[in-house]
Amino acid sequence: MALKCGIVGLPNVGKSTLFNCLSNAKAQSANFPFCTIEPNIGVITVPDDRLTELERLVKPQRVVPTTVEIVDIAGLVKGASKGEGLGNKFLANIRETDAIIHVLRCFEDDNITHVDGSVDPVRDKEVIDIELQLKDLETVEARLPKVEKTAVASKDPDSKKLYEVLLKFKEALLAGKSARTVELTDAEEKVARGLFLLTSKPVMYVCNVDEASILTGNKHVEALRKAVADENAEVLMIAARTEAEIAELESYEERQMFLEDLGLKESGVAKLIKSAYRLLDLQTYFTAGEKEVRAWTFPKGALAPQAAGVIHTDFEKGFIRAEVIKYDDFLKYGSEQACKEAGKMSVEGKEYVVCDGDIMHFRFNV
Ligand SMILES: Nc1ncnc2c1ncn2[C@@H]1O[C@H](COP(=O)(O)OP(=O)(O)OP(=O)(O)O)[C@@H](O)[C@H]1O
Ligand SMILES: [Mg+2]
Repeated sequence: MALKCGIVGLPNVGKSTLFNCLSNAKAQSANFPFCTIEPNIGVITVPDDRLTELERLVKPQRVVPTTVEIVDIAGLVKGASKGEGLGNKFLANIRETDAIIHVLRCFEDDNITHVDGSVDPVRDKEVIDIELQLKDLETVEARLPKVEKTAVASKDPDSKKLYEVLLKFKEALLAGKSARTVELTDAEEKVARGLFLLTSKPVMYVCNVDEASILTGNKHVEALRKAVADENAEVLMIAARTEAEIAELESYEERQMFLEDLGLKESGVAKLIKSAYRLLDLQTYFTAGEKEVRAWTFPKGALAPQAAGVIHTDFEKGFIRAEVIKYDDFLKYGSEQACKEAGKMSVEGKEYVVCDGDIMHFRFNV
């Protein structure tokens, strides 16, 4: 289950710089618009303090964190939906992602070109939103006539549902709203997913600020927060250039010291990855053996067999039962054996809803 987050925004706002903070792969970043053309792809590990604790207790041969894929996409400009800039290709890159990290320039720097001549993240956000909405409108309008026909002619309930969903999206998009603002029932949600609309992907906003604003924020961040207040989306603040410098440092201690000097406990990047995880409704369970302590990503609410399937499809198909220890119990008693003796290991069946932090052991046959 490789999850993909796409970094999206206007040209020259710091997308590649952010990407470089996130991944160790170096993307070309420079002070000119359209520096990035081919998307840069990086696999980043999800920081999780619980893994460190489990490692301390179990002393395994290796530790494997879970990962998220990050794609640094080229800058979008006005007219992208009509092929302006490098339009359609970028939009195709966005379509392949599971979530969008929308980077907004919130730093003043006369030496860094802004494609629209001034720093204004609220305007910039609208430019991007409109392009994505126009593209979605095109998708919706292309589908409507055919779906309408089958919905009327065959009385097929599925195409009728799809038809209704398309109409709802069309109305919202024409009103300048993103598809994600449309309220859908679970059944409608299901058919909507098949449309792969750009503006239905979950989004978070990253305000790229200068080093001086890293703790306090600035007027640009405030303006943006106000503008997106009703979206219920996360707004993060990151000084991308500074963090990119931190990411260059070799040792963990050095990086930690640099952060502390700035007054930060945690890097913006670590915060960002955690938010991305939340945004995608993902949780983590662990397997903890002497060979390997490992974190696994599963969709929130998954039943035990589905969660087992993340490791291997055979685990799901041949699922018999799961032995579960709660993370806090593991920490308290110190080992699987001790948990067992204390009666803290439960045996669960196919209906068990896996919880974040569970330490799992699956029994299955093939
Ligand atoms: N917080 C910041 N403060 C000051 N300068 C910054 C900041 N973040 C990035 N920059 C600078 O802005 C310039 C553009 O950054 P970057 O190449 O990351 O933009 P981009 O969004 O990837 O652009 P493109 O769309 O052209 O690929 C670089 O010179 C970078 O060093
Ligand atoms: Mg770039």
